Amino acid sequence: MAKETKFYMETVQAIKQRFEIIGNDPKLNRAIEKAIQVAPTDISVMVTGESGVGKENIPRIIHSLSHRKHGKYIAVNCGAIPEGTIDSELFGHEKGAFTGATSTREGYFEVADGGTIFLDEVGELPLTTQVRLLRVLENGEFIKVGSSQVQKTNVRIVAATNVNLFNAIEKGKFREDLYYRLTTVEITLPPLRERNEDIHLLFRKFVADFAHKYKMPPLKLDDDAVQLLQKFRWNGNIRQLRNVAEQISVLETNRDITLATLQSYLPTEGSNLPSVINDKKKESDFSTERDILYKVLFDMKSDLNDLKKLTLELMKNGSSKVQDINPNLIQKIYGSQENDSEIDFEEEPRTAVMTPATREDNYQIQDDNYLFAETIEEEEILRLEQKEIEMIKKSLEKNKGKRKAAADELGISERTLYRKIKQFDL
Ligand SMILES: Nc1ncnc2c1ncn2[C@@H]1O[C@H](COP(=O)(O)OP(=O)(O)OP(=O)(O)O)[C@@H](O)[C@H]1O
Repeated sequence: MAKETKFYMETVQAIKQRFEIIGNDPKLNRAIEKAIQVAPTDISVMVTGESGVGKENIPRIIHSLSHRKHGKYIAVNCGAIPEGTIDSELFGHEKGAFTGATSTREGYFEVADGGTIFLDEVGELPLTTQVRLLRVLENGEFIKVGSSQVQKTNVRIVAATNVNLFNAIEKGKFREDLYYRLTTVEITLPPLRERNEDIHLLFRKFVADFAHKYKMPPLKLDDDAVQLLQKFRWNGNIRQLRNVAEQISVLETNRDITLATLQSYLPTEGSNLPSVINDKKKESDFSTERDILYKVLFDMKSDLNDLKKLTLELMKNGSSKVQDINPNLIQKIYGSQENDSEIDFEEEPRTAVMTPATREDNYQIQDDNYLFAETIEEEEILRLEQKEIEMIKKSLEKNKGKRKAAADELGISERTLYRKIKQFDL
């Protein structure tokens, strides 16, 4: 082995230990090696790879091996920040820039001066934000929202995406000049199914961690189960593998795991299993009555959230303003009310109000009623949440992990779906 290569390999192993990165796959090692090589420079890096492959490790490595290591490292999930606030989050705002801007606020680019910002899911940035970002990349300049004063910052940007940004460029959703600015070097992480040797290694590490965490003896897979583990497609990559490891660790009392047991924890439909092709349910996964019911519940929950948002704004801004700034939301919730084009927000809500009984009255009974009502509500919420998780998983599987298609099918925005994936760790 050439001296230089040996040096890099030793460093790669040390970095893996330091960042608790499991695996020995050559493509993984090459990705880490590239991160080590670019770290001392200020070269812009784009990390690519499917969701859940561990892209976040790369910017952490780059930052900690760079001259910026004593500066701030900020990881920003561009897909998880609402469009309306992203400019202010990234670049800050002046007092009074918009309703609710009660004081001047520093954005991440100001806070991270001298450090590194990791822009995860960079393809989700709105076009207006992309223009601001391009300016920072070109000359380190930015302007706070609501200000006219140009400020300077010295931040290294590492970006990541799990979608093909060329498609977004073609559709006019991502600026080509920004893409090239962000991608001097591309570091690609392989999907788990291409890291055959690493799958069992990772699984063993996760079950050992969970055994420790839940104070249980570790699980052991028999040979057939190991084979299935390695053949499975793992569309959700390491995140999915870890979830499965956790579920089995918690739920299986018999710690010797057979093929059948493992299989019962893996989705059987869709694209995860290469050998099982299910033709029967191709048309629609939401065709059974039960699924339609869940879909209705899911829609109801989404409407409820919209209503909550409207009510909050109503309290803050008064009725006329709410109607002006939320025409789409109002249309979505109330539909086209032809005879009733103006919705009277001042009207008393027609909801039943539970009046608390006086203490002299049947205090105990009333109190129990409240408790009962609260318990039911909590259970309902949990059950609904479980259904929501099921539906999201199902839709993602059906659409081969494509969030846009899954969001369309579920009738929610891609941004909401993204947040739910993070919230439920799917
Ligand atoms: N090599 C590894 N060894 C151990 N754990 C890992 C490894 N790579 C990733 N993980 C774990 O897998 C999970 C998913 O990783 P991460 O969030 O970095 O994925 P990602 O590629 O950024 O996904 P997304 O595109 O959805 O943001 C994390 O909990 C991370 O700690």
